[in-house]
Amino acid sequence: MTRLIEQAFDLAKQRFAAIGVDVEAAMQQLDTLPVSMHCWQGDDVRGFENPQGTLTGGIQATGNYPGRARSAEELRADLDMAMSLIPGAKRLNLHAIYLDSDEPVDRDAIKPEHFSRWVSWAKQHQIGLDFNPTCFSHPLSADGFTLAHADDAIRQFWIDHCKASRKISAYFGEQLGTPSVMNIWVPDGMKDLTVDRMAPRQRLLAALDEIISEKLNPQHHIDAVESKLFGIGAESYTVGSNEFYFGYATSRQTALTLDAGHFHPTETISDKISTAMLYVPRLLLHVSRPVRWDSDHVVILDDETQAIASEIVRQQLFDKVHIGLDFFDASINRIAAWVIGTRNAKKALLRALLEPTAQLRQLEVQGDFTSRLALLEEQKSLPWQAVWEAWCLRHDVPADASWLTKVRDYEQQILSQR
Ligand SMILES: C[C@H](O)[C@H](O)[C@@H](O)C(=O)CO
Ligand SMILES: [Mn+2]
Repeated sequence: MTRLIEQAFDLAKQRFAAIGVDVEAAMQQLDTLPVSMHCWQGDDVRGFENPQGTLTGGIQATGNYPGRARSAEELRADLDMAMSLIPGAKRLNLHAIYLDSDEPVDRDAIKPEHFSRWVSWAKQHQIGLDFNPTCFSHPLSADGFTLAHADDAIRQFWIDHCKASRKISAYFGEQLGTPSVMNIWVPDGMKDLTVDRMAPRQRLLAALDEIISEKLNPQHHIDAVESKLFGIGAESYTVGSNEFYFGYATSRQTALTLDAGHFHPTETISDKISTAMLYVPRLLLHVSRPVRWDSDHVVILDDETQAIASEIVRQQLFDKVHIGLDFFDASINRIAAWVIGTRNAKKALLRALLEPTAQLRQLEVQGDFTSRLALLEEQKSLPWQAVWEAWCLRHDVPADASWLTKVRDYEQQILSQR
C-alpha cells in the first residue's frame, strides 16, 4: 500500500508540475494551516456543567447514537482517537460549559483554573485552544435573551460571563503560546412579529462594548463575533444579525465569524470572505453544512467547502482567517463525524493549494472565460488524491478509509461500554 501511494504520488507530482504547481510547496503550506476542531461534536453540545439539561438557544443535535462522552476525560480520550486519524495541524475549540471542575461553578464565576486540565492536555499535544462563552442552556437564557436582555441584572450576568470567558481565553493564549480566538454568539431573538427591533440591538451593542473594554494582549486573545439569520423559536427576529455584527466588527476591528449555516440557503459564506476582509482584520470560519437550515450536518467535500478553501488560498489569507468547524450530529458515530468533517476541510485546502491560480487569474484578466472554465474543470480530475494520501502517510495517519476500522474498534472497546 505504502509503495503504491508513493508511486502514485511521484506521478501526481509530475502531473501537477506540468501545470506549474509545486506539490511540495503546497504540502508545506497545508502543514501551517490548523483546523480548530469543536469539542461539542463529542457529546451533542451538552457540556459538563449540567449534562442532563436541555440544549436551548434555538440549536438542536438530533439523533441518539450510543457512546457520547459523559465527562471531560471521556471527551479527551475521544478527541485523542479522532485526532490520531486526522493529518496535519489541529486546534481545539472549547465552549465554557466544558469546564473541568470538581465543584459546580456558575457561568459568571468561571476561572482559568476550571480549564487547567484542558491546558495540560493541549500542552501534551502541542496544540492551541480556542474558546466560546456559552450563552444558552441556562435558566437565565430561558426566555431567549442574554446580552440584549431588557432586565439589567440578567444582562449583567451574561456580560460578566463573557468577561470571565475572555480571561480564560487569554490564559489559553498565554499558556500555549498561540492566541485563542474567542467567539461570542448569543441566541437572542423573537419567535414572532417584533415591534421594537432597535432597543435590543442598542443593548447588545452596549453590552459588547463593555465586554471588550478591557484591553487584552492580542498575542494571547482575539475577539470574534458571530451573526445568525434565525434560530428555532427565534424565527422572526435575531438581534445579532449579519448587518449588526458586520457593523460591530468593522467599527471595533474585532474578528468577524462567518458560519456556513447562518445565512439564507442561497447565500454562501465563500462569497462574503472577500468583502469582509476589506473591513475587518480577521475572520473566524465555522465550516459547517446546512441542510435546509442551520442543521449542522457533518462537513462533506462539497462545492461550498471547496469554495471557502479556495477563497482562503486564492487571496492568501493564511494569517487572517482562522478555520474552525461547527457541526454536531448525534445520529452517527461522533468520532467518525469529527474525522470525516476535519479531513474534508483539509482535503478542500489541499485541492485549493494545488490549483494553478496565477494562470487562471491571468486568463480572467485577459477575458478568456472559456479557457478559465475549461481549466477549472480539468483540474478537478487531476490526481490530488495521490497527494492527499502521501500527505497522510507523512503525518502517520491512515491514507484511506481504513481509519474507520480504528474507529469501529474504539467503538467496540470503549464507546459501547458507556
Ligand atoms: C454550539 C453553537 O452551535 C455554536 O457555538 C455557535 O457558533 C452557533 O453556530 C450557533 O448556531
Ligand atoms: Mn457557529
